[in-house]
Amino acid sequence: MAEPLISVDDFIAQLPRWLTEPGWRARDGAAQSLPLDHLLSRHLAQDVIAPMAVPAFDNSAMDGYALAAPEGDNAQTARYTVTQRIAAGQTGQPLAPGEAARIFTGAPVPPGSTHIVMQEHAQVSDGVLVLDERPLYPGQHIRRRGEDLTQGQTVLRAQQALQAVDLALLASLGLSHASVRPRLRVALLTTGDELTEPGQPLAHGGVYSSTRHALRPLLTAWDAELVQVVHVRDNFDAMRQSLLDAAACADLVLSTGGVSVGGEDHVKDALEAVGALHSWRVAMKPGKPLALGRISTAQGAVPFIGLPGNPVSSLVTALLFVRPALALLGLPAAGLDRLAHRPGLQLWPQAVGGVLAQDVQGDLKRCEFLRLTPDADGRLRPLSRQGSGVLSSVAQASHLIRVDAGQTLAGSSVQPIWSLHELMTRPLDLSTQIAAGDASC
Ligand SMILES: Nc1nc2c(c(=O)[nH]1)N[C@H]1C(S)=C(S)[C@@H](COP(=O)(O)OP(=O)(O)OC[C@H]3O[C@@H](n4cnc5c(N)ncnc54)[C@H](O)[C@@H]3O)O[C@H]1N2
Ligand code: MOO
Repeated sequence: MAEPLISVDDFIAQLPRWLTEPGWRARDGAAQSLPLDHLLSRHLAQDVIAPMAVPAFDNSAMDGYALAAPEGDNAQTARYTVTQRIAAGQTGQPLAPGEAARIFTGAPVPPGSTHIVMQEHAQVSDGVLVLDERPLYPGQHIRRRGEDLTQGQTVLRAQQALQAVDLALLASLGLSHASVRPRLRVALLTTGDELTEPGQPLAHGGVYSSTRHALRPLLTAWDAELVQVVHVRDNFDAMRQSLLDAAACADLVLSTGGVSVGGEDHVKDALEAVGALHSWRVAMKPGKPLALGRISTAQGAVPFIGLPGNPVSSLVTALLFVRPALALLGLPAAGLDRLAHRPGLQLWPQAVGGVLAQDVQGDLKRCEFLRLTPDADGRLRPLSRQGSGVLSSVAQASHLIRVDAGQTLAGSSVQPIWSLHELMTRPLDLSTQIAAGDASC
């Protein structure tokens, strides 16, 4: 008789405690200061506070003329004499009422300026500005000091993973470096005597080893480093020794395959021999034989996640569970301890709303995670082949949807969906939840 299945919600709710059970070995390593070009996907070790205002000075949003409208006069009909020319990077002289400056986009607005007029809406005749009849509004086309960022504001939060635009934001503040936490070290064990490396001839019954080539870039995108990849023979002793070796050099050990019930599936037994197995049957499709446990070492316990062998199952379970596991394990130990016991901690990905093109029916027994693709009108439909060996269904999909056991989601309804691009390119961001609960994490 098979052991009972645990629900996906129970599995993810238990994840923080399983990963950090008493005696676990927290990752070590100090925060490091890295230059901008090495910061993508890295997690900030501390808040970034703006050292200056951006923009640093009032400046012109247009090529044109800065006016100093005389008080009480109609700004549009007043007479202006052009007295100076200010290019970006230059500093002009104060304008007296009735004066104007030729000015270019980004140039500092001279003191006394009340309006900027686009050059398309003005002409200069004998040094005097002739404006067209367009009404003027005070402060038009003037970009104010600090309208983007004010000095002293928190711009980026500790434990936030840096995206491309964040690097530009840091640069806009004149910051060439930021302090980030160390990368988590991950070891990956692949199993399956049938697996063959790409580039090698394929014997009958052989299968090309594919999953790890997706896992490496995924781990990098999630701010982890794959420090060891080992292919392990389908043999209990080999698996047992490989688990110990992996735990010696990694903060998290992953494996693919060998977690089901077949006679050649040794991962669970080997794990129990060197540590503990907390769970290995989850009521989800794909991904039912998903194992979670620990490997005991003299320095403490190292968390272990055994991904099912079918490539779609490996990748979907990695997106849903390895991603949050890395987000948690990367936190400083004290903060993680507090977060792990916080009720309501949200580890599912952030959903957006998507309109379904048709009714979507789930599996009767397991919670299903279906791959969706958009129709020409932007409505989403499940790809027709959802088998856990159909890797192309992940490559072709834009979104993932959760359908609970026995549930039918109506066509045309708006449903929460997850962007595969987001899942694959960004770490799970816990910074907001950390900031909401405890600023010192
Ligand atoms: N009697 C039962 N059989 C199976 C059950 C079950 O409940 N009872 N569960 C099925 C489900 S669901 C899954 S998922 C698979 C997962 O089993 P394993 O994790 O033990 O995976 P393997 O048997 O080692 O491999 C499955 C499949 O995937 C291929 N594979 C494995 N690794 C890779 C890789 N790195 N790259 C590409 N392909 C890989 C492997 O060749 C197999 O074809 O078990 C079902 N069976
Ligand atoms: O869980 Mo398996 O991943 O359904 O094929």
